[in-house]
Amino acid sequence: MSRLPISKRALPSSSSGSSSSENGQDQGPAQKRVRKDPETVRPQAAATVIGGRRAPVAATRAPISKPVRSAGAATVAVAPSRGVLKQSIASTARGVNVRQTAAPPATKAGGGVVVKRNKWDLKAKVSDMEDKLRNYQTKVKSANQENEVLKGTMVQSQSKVTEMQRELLAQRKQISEYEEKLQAMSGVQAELEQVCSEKSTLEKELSNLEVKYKVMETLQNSQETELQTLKMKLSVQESTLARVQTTLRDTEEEVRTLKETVAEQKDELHAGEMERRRLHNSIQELKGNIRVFCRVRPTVDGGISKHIQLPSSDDKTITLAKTEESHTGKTADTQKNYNFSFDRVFGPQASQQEVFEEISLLVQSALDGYNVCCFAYGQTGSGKTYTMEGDEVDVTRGVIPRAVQQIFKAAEKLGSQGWEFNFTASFVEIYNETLRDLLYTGKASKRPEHEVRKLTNNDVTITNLTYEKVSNEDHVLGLIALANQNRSTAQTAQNDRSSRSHSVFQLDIEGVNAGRDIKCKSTLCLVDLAGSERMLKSQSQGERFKEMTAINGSLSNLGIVITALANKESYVPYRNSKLTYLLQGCLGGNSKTLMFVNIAPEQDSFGETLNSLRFASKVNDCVIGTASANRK
Ligand SMILES: Nc1ncnc2c1ncn2[C@@H]1O[C@H](COP(=O)(O)OP(=O)(O)OP(=O)(O)O)[C@@H](O)[C@H]1O
Repeated sequence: MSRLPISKRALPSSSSGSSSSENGQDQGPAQKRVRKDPETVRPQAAATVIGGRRAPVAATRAPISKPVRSAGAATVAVAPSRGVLKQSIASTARGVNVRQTAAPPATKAGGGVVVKRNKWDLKAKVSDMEDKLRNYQTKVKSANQENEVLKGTMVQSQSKVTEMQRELLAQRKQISEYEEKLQAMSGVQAELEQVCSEKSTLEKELSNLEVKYKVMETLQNSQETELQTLKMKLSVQESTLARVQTTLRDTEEEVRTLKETVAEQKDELHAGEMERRRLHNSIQELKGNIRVFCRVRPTVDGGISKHIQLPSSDDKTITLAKTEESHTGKTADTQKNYNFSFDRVFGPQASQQEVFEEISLLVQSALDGYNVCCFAYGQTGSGKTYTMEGDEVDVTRGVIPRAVQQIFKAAEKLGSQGWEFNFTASFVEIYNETLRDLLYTGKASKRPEHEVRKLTNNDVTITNLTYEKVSNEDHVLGLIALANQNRSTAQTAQNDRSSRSHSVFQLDIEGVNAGRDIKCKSTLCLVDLAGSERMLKSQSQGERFKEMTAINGSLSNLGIVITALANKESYVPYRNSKLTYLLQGCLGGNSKTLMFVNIAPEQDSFGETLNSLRFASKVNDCVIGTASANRK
């Protein structure tokens, strides 16, 4: 609402009649005409004093312009409000006849008609003023109403604004929530992408798995079929198993019975073994604990010996025949026979196997716990070494390798009866009453010296000698080969040394039957004696004489010892020679002795053959006391 300036110029009064009467002299003709229709023109705007204060006048949209001076009469036009103006115009049209001849009322810019009042027409002016006032009041009222309406509108607007602010806040809040959600959604989107990629991977995997699954399904089907087959088989097997279990129970029962039987049989077997040993020993005793076998070597040319006669009906006697020429020539040649009988006589055709069969019984005695001594006596070249060792070929193998073979085989058999054996081998040479280790493998310069020592249990041992534990036949054969090598080395340095030395192979046997708490201990002694030939003292000198004396001494002492044993003399001169001292354990009461007397069939060996047979016969006549097994 604009404030309109109030013009200080006097406004035409609405009561023009009274005014003109008071101010007639100033009133012009035109003004008089105007007075007749004071209602026609009413000022549109007037200064209004409200509450002693000049209130703004509602002068509608246009301010009250300066009074427009018309050509004929002064007209004050106040711009009325539209409604007022209309009313004014209407009222004018109804009852007031405004003279058109009068100067036309000044037109305000707003189109209102300004009526110029005469100065004297105060009444009209008052009336105008009152009109104005009413107008203003109406306007004020309407403005107030409008104001009230506007206030109401403003309150509504303010509440709307508040509402909208609230809404705005709520929306901002919502926006912030949406933003947060959006932010969260962006994270979710990344996750979603990852999930999508994982999904695609998983889909691929799934596809692979599906393929695999199909394969597995096929496999499963085939396996199910197989399973069915197997189940059927299983059921068949189960029934078979049930049958077998029944059979097993029966068999177990049978086994238990058999075990009892086996145990009984083992006892019986053991008893039988003990009985066998006893009987075996009885037989050996009946045969004599010292036995002499005579063996005749074949002639070198394969011919027949003229002076050695072996009766075909008998394998225990031998006759040595000597034809003595007549010294005078007048009498016929006389033949002298020397008859000898031994436990067994082997002719030149006897094989190594045949010879060993007789000895094998004694070898068995060695395993049974008896000391066994087997030696070969005879002149050089009579076949002692051949008999004891033989050749390497199987058929010609001698007593030692065969005895070793038999012992290991028998030990293995006895193992099934609970026996466990330990074997120790040694090989010693006696030359010129000196002991030499044939199993020595060290330097020749460092060869130790040896002495025969008697142990507390009457056993004999040799100091510094190699006692080798052996577990099989081959091991022993290897040692025999080593001994031969050692002997041949010595022989190269000294011709025919082997003929002039005794070689003694000893196998110590220790058996244990833990189950029956039995132990046995024995020694198998196999001796290849030096050549027994005697040389005339005149023919032997120096070293040869020394050798001869040593050989003769030891062989003579062997005879003496055997005789002393046979005669049960209180003193047996074992210590007179290294040989008898060494063989002490194997000779005498607790041993079985076998002597081979080897003879050469040649004519020129007749004397030595006779001597050998006489020596052997002397031994054969001895009865060595009853042997007892070394059992604990
Ligand atoms: N029974 C036999 N059958 C075949 N050949 C034999 C027999 N006895 C001995 N010989 C042979 O006679 C030879 C002499 O035998 P051997 O060497 O065994 O005699 P030795 O008495 O041991 O002699 P030395 O005392 O010199 O050792 C050897 O060639 C041997 O092969």
